Parts: sequence; structure tokens; C-alpha cells
Amino acid sequence: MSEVEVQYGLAGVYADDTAISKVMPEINSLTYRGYKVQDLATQCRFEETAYLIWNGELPTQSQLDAFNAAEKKERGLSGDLYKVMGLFNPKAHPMDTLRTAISFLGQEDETADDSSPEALMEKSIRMYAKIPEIVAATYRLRNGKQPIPTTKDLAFSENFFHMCFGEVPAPEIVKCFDISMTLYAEHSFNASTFTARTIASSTSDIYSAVTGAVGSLKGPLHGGANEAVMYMLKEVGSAEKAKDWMLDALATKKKIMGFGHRVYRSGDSRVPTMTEAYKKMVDVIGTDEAKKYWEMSRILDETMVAEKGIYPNLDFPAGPAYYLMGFEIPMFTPIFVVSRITGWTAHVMEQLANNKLIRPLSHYVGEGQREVTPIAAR
Ligand SMILES: CC(=O)SCCNC(=O)CCNC(=O)[C@H](O)C(C)(C)COP(=O)(O)OP(=O)(O)OC[C@H]1O[C@@H](n2cnc3c(N)ncnc32)[C@H](O)[C@@H]1OP(=O)(O)O
Ligand SMILES: O=C([O-])CC(=O)C(=O)O
Repeated sequence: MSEVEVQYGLAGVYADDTAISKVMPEINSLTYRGYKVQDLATQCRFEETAYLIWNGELPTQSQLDAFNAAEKKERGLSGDLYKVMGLFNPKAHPMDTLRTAISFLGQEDETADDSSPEALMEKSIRMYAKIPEIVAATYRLRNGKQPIPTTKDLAFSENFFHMCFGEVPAPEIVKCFDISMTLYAEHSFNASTFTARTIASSTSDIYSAVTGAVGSLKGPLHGGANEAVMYMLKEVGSAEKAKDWMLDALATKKKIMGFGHRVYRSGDSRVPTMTEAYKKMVDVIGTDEAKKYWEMSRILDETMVAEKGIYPNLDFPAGPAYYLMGFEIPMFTPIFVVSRITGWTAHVMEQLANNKLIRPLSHYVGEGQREVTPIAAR
């Protein structure tokens, strides 16, 4: 029995105040700056949500125009970054190369250490504008294709498709992607955001905070789960096998990717909106493959909830949705970054506006104090 109360994994611990988002597990709700995320996802474009997350209010049309112009001005990567990206191992995971590319952006910025509110906002918009191009170029380079340069003629989500595939798909598909961007944008003190805030709390620079956050998000218990979900669906293989696969996986105590959540115990508030968008997209695509993944997802969800009472999280519908949009699986977590850069940087700004070094205590359980034996006598 421990003489102090330790909250392993910091579960249930309030680490700081935030005014950015509120996760309300008891009513399955999530708000960004007071607005329900499902309303933002369906009624606004991701650009409006990004503005809201950073500025605290939804933009007027002229504020949005100015914001989009600022983002478009920052589009485009330096020749040096393209050169470095050309040297990346094509077999490396795109989260590893993205982590390095963001770190590279930091060393390119000679004012990286400027932490004035104006500089932090500029750097946040810079990363928001450049990360989609890094992700799209990574996809193309690792598949032996030439990157497609960014264009200032297209909106955020459309431009991402253009840079990946050289074309923009049907509006329903773009809308599904845009909805996923809003749903993935922010989620209070999740592991990667807390990592970003911890790094910022030593008054390090914002690029370092984001680089660390990318490393945290990569893990399959966090953002990496959207990729793991798709590998799982591929392993299941067909809708006919889905129920037995799940029963067998549960009987052998497997962890089922895309299910469970530290904060939500009776369902992730973002899932119904993402699932509906995924279904609409499946209907538009209309192929047997699309219908197969939809049916498999539905049966796995139903079986998991019936057997264990554990609900899907956002990664469960997002994984197959990205797959059906044509993205290869290792790009799914980098796509999460394309969105979460907004939340991470908003938290870095909030942390620095009222900073206190994050430094918890550790409860020591190692050896008692002892004497060093000289090496010859050990
Ligand atoms: C965007 C996001 O980051 S969302 C999260 C994405 N991650 C995943 O989908 C990975 C799969 N899920 C998980 O590993 C976990 O549910 C986590 C990491 C998300 C949350 O973990 P915790 O809050 O630590 O919950 P914990 O692991 O203690 O789970 C509680 C119980 O539910 C079970 N459980 C939780 N999730 C799952 C799952 N996915 N599959 C099977 N059992 C599960 C645990 O085994 C545990 O059972 P026990 O009490 O009998 O030991
Ligand atoms: O909140 C969490 O722990 C994980 C999550 O859903 C997110 O970061 O979107």
C-alpha cells in the first residue's frame, strides 16, 4: 500500500485551466469555445473552426477572408525542406518524417524563440499552412511520385486532395474530410496536447512543442489508432467474418483498436457525426468495397458494445473513411496532425499566456539509499 495517493497515468487529475474546449463525458458532449463540435463540423468549414480555436470567436466573413489570405500566404515549402525530404527513407513511417520536417521548419525560422502573442499566432498559421503540403509531398515521395505544388486557388481541404492526388473528389468526399478535420482539431488535455503544453512550459519554442506532440500522437493508443483500425478491418476481411473475429479477439483478450477512451466511458461525442459522414460517403462511392467496410464497421461496433459495453472512439470511423477517400494507411495519423495543429498551438499559446512550469512529483519505489562499491570489488 502506497503512503501517498498516486494517480497512475494522471487519470482523473486536473492539470490546469483551459478555455479552449470542454469534454463532457457525462452527457457525451464536446464543445470548442462553447460551440457544440457536431454543429461546427456540419455547419462550418474547417477554416472557421481553426479561426475559432485560435481566436475564441467564430469569424465574420471579412475576418475569415483575412484569415484564409494569411494561411494562403504561408503555403509553400522552401527548396531546402524539399531537398531534405528527398533524403528521407521512403520506408520510414510518415509520422517520423513529419516530425523531422516540422523540426526543420523550426530551424528555418530565425525568430523561432519569439513567444510574443503575435509571433505565436504567425507561427501557428505557418505550420497550419505548411503541414498539409509536407504530408501530401511525403505521400507522393514515398510512392516514387513527384510532389504536386500547393495552389492558392483552392480552399484548405480541396487543396490537400489536390496536392495528394492532383484532383479534387466529389463534394461529399471533401465534406467528409472537412468534417474529420473539425472533429480531430481539439480535445483538451489528451496525451499529445499535454506533451505540447509540457514542452512549452519550460518556455521552449512552439516548433519544439509541436515536434514533441507529433511523437506523442504517433502511438497506437492515441492518434496511431486510426491506422491500426484499418489494419484490423483488413485482417477481418469481410462482413461475414466480423462478428466471429470480434468474439475470438475478445476471448483471447486482444485490444480492439478504435474502441475505448480515457475520458468517455459511454461513447465518444464525435463518433455519431463522423459515422454519418462516413456513411454518406459510402453511399456516394457506392462500390462493393465501400459497402463491405461500412458493414464490417457496423458489425464490429455492434458486437463490441453488446459484449463489452466499450464504445468506438473517433479513430474507428475515421480510419476506414480516410481509406475510402484513397489515402494509404500510413498517412492517416499525419492527416490527424493536419487538423490537430490547431488545438496544439492554441494550447501552447494558452500555456504561455499564464505559464507555470509543468513538473509533477514521482513516487519513488526503487532501492533504498546505499553505498557505491568500487568497480574492482563489484
Ligand atoms: C484520438 C484518440 O487518441 S482516441 C484513443 C485511440 N486509441 C485506441 O483506440 C486504442 C485502443 N484503446 C485503448 O487502448 C484504451 O481504451 C485507451 C488507451 C484509449 C484508454 O485507456 P485507459 O483509459 O487506460 O483504459 P483502460 O485500458 O484501463 O481500460 C479499461 C478497461 O477496458 C478495457 N478496454 C479498454 N479499451 C479496450 C479496447 N480497445 N479493447 C479491449 N478492451 C479494452 C481494458 O482492458 C480495461 O479492462 P479491465 O478493467 O478488465 O482491465
Ligand atoms: O482525448 C484523448 O485522450 C484522445 C482523443 O480522443 C483525442 O486526442 O482526440
